[in-house]
Amino acid sequence: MSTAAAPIRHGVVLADLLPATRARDIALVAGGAVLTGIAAQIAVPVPGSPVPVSGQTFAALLVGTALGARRGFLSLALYAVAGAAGMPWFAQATSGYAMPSFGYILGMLLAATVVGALARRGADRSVLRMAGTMALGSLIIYAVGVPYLALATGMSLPQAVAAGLTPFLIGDALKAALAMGVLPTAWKALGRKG
Ligand SMILES: O=C(O)CCCC[C@@H]1SC[C@@H]2NC(=O)N[C@@H]21
Repeated sequence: MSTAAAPIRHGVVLADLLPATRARDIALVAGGAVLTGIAAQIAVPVPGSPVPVSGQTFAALLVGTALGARRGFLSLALYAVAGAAGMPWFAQATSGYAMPSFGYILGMLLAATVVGALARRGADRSVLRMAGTMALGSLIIYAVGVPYLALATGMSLPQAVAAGLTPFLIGDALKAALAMGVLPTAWKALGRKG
Protein backbone atom coordinates (compact mmCIF):
# COMPACT_ATOMS: atom_id res chain seq x y z
CA MET A 1 0.00 0.00 0.00
CA SER A 2 1.39 3.42 -0.95
CA THR A 3 1.99 6.03 1.73
CA ALA A 4 1.46 8.89 -0.73
CA ALA A 5 -1.51 11.19 -0.11
CA ALA A 6 -4.35 10.71 -2.59
CA PRO A 7 -4.73 13.72 -4.95
CA ILE A 8 -8.23 14.86 -4.12
CA ARG A 9 -9.97 18.08 -3.05
CA HIS A 10 -8.59 19.69 0.11
CA GLY A 11 -10.68 20.89 3.02
CA VAL A 12 -13.16 18.02 2.77
CA VAL A 13 -13.68 14.82 4.73
CA LEU A 14 -14.96 11.56 3.29
CA ALA A 15 -18.58 12.25 4.27
CA ASP A 16 -18.56 15.48 2.25
CA LEU A 17 -18.35 13.42 -0.93
CA LEU A 18 -22.00 12.40 -0.42
CA PRO A 19 -24.66 14.79 -1.74
CA ALA A 20 -25.00 17.63 0.79
CA THR A 21 -28.41 17.47 2.46
CA ARG A 22 -29.63 17.77 6.04
CA ALA A 23 -30.88 14.18 5.80
CA ARG A 24 -27.33 13.08 4.95
CA ASP A 25 -25.92 14.75 8.05
CA ILE A 26 -28.63 13.36 10.34
CA ALA A 27 -28.09 9.86 8.94
CA LEU A 28 -24.30 10.15 9.31
CA VAL A 29 -24.50 11.39 12.90
CA ALA A 30 -26.99 8.66 13.89
CA GLY A 31 -25.11 6.03 11.89
CA GLY A 32 -21.81 6.92 13.59
CA ALA A 33 -23.40 6.50 17.01
CA VAL A 34 -24.93 3.15 16.01
CA LEU A 35 -21.61 1.95 14.55
CA THR A 36 -19.85 2.84 17.81
CA GLY A 37 -22.55 1.02 19.78
CA ILE A 38 -22.15 -2.09 17.64
CA ALA A 39 -18.34 -1.97 17.92
CA ALA A 40 -18.71 -1.70 21.69
CA GLN A 41 -20.29 -5.16 21.74
CA ILE A 42 -17.05 -6.63 20.39
CA ALA A 43 -15.67 -6.64 23.92
CA VAL A 44 -13.48 -8.89 26.02
CA PRO A 45 -13.21 -8.51 29.82
CA VAL A 46 -9.70 -7.99 31.19
CA PRO A 47 -9.06 -9.92 34.43
CA GLY A 48 -8.39 -7.53 37.32
CA SER A 49 -9.57 -4.45 35.39
CA PRO A 50 -13.01 -2.80 35.27
CA VAL A 51 -12.24 -1.77 31.68
CA PRO A 52 -12.76 -4.25 28.82
CA VAL A 53 -11.01 -4.50 25.49
CA SER A 54 -13.56 -3.14 23.02
CA GLY A 55 -13.99 -2.11 19.41
CA GLN A 56 -15.19 1.36 20.38
CA THR A 57 -11.88 3.16 19.86
CA PHE A 58 -11.70 1.93 16.27
CA ALA A 59 -15.27 3.05 15.56
CA ALA A 60 -15.05 6.40 17.36
CA LEU A 61 -11.82 7.44 15.62
CA LEU A 62 -13.11 6.22 12.27
CA VAL A 63 -16.36 8.16 12.74
CA GLY A 64 -14.42 11.32 13.64
CA THR A 65 -12.08 11.15 10.66
CA ALA A 66 -14.76 10.20 8.14
CA LEU A 67 -17.42 12.66 9.34
CA GLY A 68 -15.27 15.62 10.39
CA ALA A 69 -15.18 17.49 13.69
CA ARG A 70 -18.76 18.78 13.89
CA ARG A 71 -20.61 15.64 12.84
CA GLY A 72 -18.06 13.48 14.68
CA PHE A 73 -18.69 15.42 17.87
CA LEU A 74 -22.48 15.21 17.45
CA SER A 75 -22.29 11.49 16.71
CA LEU A 76 -20.21 10.66 19.77
CA ALA A 77 -22.27 13.09 21.88
CA LEU A 78 -25.42 11.22 20.81
CA TYR A 79 -23.68 7.94 21.69
CA ALA A 80 -22.57 9.22 25.11
CA VAL A 81 -25.84 10.92 26.08
CA ALA A 82 -28.11 8.08 24.91
CA GLY A 83 -25.87 5.52 26.64
CA ALA A 84 -25.76 7.57 29.85
CA ALA A 85 -29.57 7.84 29.69
CA GLY A 86 -30.03 4.07 29.48
CA MET A 87 -29.44 2.87 25.93
CA PRO A 88 -27.46 -0.36 26.49
CA TRP A 89 -24.82 0.27 23.84
CA PHE A 90 -21.71 0.82 25.91
CA ALA A 91 -19.23 -2.06 26.10
CA GLN A 92 -20.85 -5.41 26.92
CA ALA A 93 -24.38 -3.98 26.53
CA THR A 94 -24.09 -1.68 29.54
CA SER A 95 -25.43 1.86 30.01
CA GLY A 96 -25.37 4.71 32.53
CA TYR A 97 -22.68 7.11 33.67
CA ALA A 98 -21.81 5.74 37.12
CA MET A 99 -19.17 3.39 35.81
CA PRO A 100 -15.40 3.73 36.03
CA SER A 101 -14.98 3.42 32.26
CA PHE A 102 -17.25 6.39 31.46
CA GLY A 103 -14.20 8.64 31.15
CA TYR A 104 -13.12 6.71 28.04
CA ILE A 105 -16.48 7.53 26.43
CA LEU A 106 -15.87 11.23 27.13
CA GLY A 107 -12.36 10.81 25.77
CA MET A 108 -13.78 9.29 22.56
CA LEU A 109 -16.06 12.33 22.19
CA LEU A 110 -13.09 14.68 22.41
CA ALA A 111 -10.86 12.46 20.26
CA ALA A 112 -13.46 12.16 17.46
CA THR A 113 -13.71 15.95 17.37
CA VAL A 114 -9.93 16.47 17.21
CA VAL A 115 -9.25 13.78 14.58
CA GLY A 116 -12.20 15.12 12.58
CA ALA A 117 -10.62 18.58 12.52
CA LEU A 118 -7.29 17.07 11.48
CA ALA A 119 -8.93 14.94 8.76
CA ARG A 120 -10.28 18.13 7.18
CA ARG A 121 -6.64 19.17 6.84
CA GLY A 122 -5.74 15.89 5.12
CA ALA A 123 -4.69 13.81 8.14
CA ASP A 124 -6.52 10.74 6.83
CA ARG A 125 -5.13 10.79 3.28
CA SER A 126 -2.11 8.53 3.74
CA VAL A 127 -1.15 5.57 5.90
CA LEU A 128 1.59 7.56 7.64
CA ARG A 129 -0.68 10.52 8.39
CA MET A 130 -3.37 8.15 9.65
CA ALA A 131 -0.81 6.54 11.97
CA GLY A 132 -0.22 9.91 13.61
CA THR A 133 -3.93 10.70 13.69
CA MET A 134 -4.80 7.39 15.35
CA ALA A 135 -1.94 7.74 17.85
CA LEU A 136 -3.13 11.23 18.82
CA GLY A 137 -6.76 10.09 19.04
CA SER A 138 -5.82 7.16 21.28
CA LEU A 139 -3.69 9.43 23.46
CA ILE A 140 -6.68 11.75 23.98
CA ILE A 141 -8.94 8.83 24.91
CA TYR A 142 -6.45 7.66 27.55
CA ALA A 143 -5.70 11.20 28.76
CA VAL A 144 -9.36 11.48 29.80
CA GLY A 145 -10.14 7.83 30.58
CA VAL A 146 -7.23 6.92 32.85
CA PRO A 147 -7.47 9.86 35.33
CA TYR A 148 -11.27 9.37 35.36
CA LEU A 149 -10.72 5.69 36.18
CA ALA A 150 -8.38 6.65 39.03
CA LEU A 151 -10.89 9.15 40.45
CA ALA A 152 -13.87 6.81 40.09
CA THR A 153 -12.20 3.81 41.72
CA GLY A 154 -9.79 5.40 44.18
CA MET A 155 -6.84 3.83 42.37
CA SER A 156 -3.53 5.67 42.32
CA LEU A 157 -2.51 6.97 38.88
CA PRO A 158 0.07 4.18 38.39
CA GLN A 159 -2.58 1.61 39.33
CA ALA A 160 -5.01 3.20 36.88
CA VAL A 161 -2.36 3.08 34.15
CA ALA A 162 -1.73 -0.60 34.90
CA ALA A 163 -5.47 -1.42 34.82
CA GLY A 164 -6.66 1.06 32.22
CA LEU A 165 -3.90 1.57 29.69
CA THR A 166 -1.19 -1.11 29.62
CA PRO A 167 -3.46 -4.10 28.84
CA PHE A 168 -4.91 -2.32 25.79
CA LEU A 169 -1.85 -1.10 23.94
CA ILE A 170 -1.45 -4.08 21.60
CA GLY A 171 -5.17 -4.26 20.78
CA ASP A 172 -5.34 -0.52 20.17
CA ALA A 173 -2.30 -0.72 17.88
CA LEU A 174 -4.06 -3.43 15.85
CA LYS A 175 -7.23 -1.32 15.61
CA ALA A 176 -5.14 1.68 14.57
CA ALA A 177 -3.43 -0.41 11.89
CA LEU A 178 -6.84 -1.38 10.54
CA ALA A 179 -8.01 2.24 10.44
CA MET A 180 -4.71 3.25 8.81
CA GLY A 181 -5.67 0.96 5.95
CA VAL A 182 -9.37 1.83 5.69
CA LEU A 183 -9.34 5.64 5.32
CA PRO A 184 -6.44 6.12 2.88
CA THR A 185 -7.76 3.21 0.81
CA ALA A 186 -11.21 4.82 0.63
CA TRP A 187 -9.66 8.12 -0.48
CA LYS A 188 -7.52 6.38 -3.03
CA ALA A 189 -10.50 4.54 -4.48
CA LEU A 190 -12.54 7.74 -4.67
CA GLY A 191 -9.58 9.69 -6.07
CA ARG A 192 -9.20 7.17 -8.87
CA LYS A 193 -12.86 7.56 -9.72
CA GLY A 194 -12.71 11.38 -9.70
O1 LIG B 1 -17.54 0.85 29.19
C1 LIG B 1 -17.40 1.34 28.08
O2 LIG B 1 -18.28 1.29 27.20
C2 LIG B 1 -16.10 2.02 27.74
C3 LIG B 1 -15.03 1.03 27.48
C4 LIG B 1 -13.74 1.72 27.19
C5 LIG B 1 -12.67 0.74 26.75
C6 LIG B 1 -11.31 1.41 26.72
S1 LIG B 1 -11.17 2.54 25.37
C7 LIG B 1 -9.45 2.50 25.38
C8 LIG B 1 -9.05 1.09 25.74
N1 LIG B 1 -8.98 0.25 24.58
C9 LIG B 1 -9.82 -0.79 24.66
O3 LIG B 1 -9.93 -1.69 23.80
N2 LIG B 1 -10.50 -0.74 25.80
C10 LIG B 1 -10.15 0.45 26.57
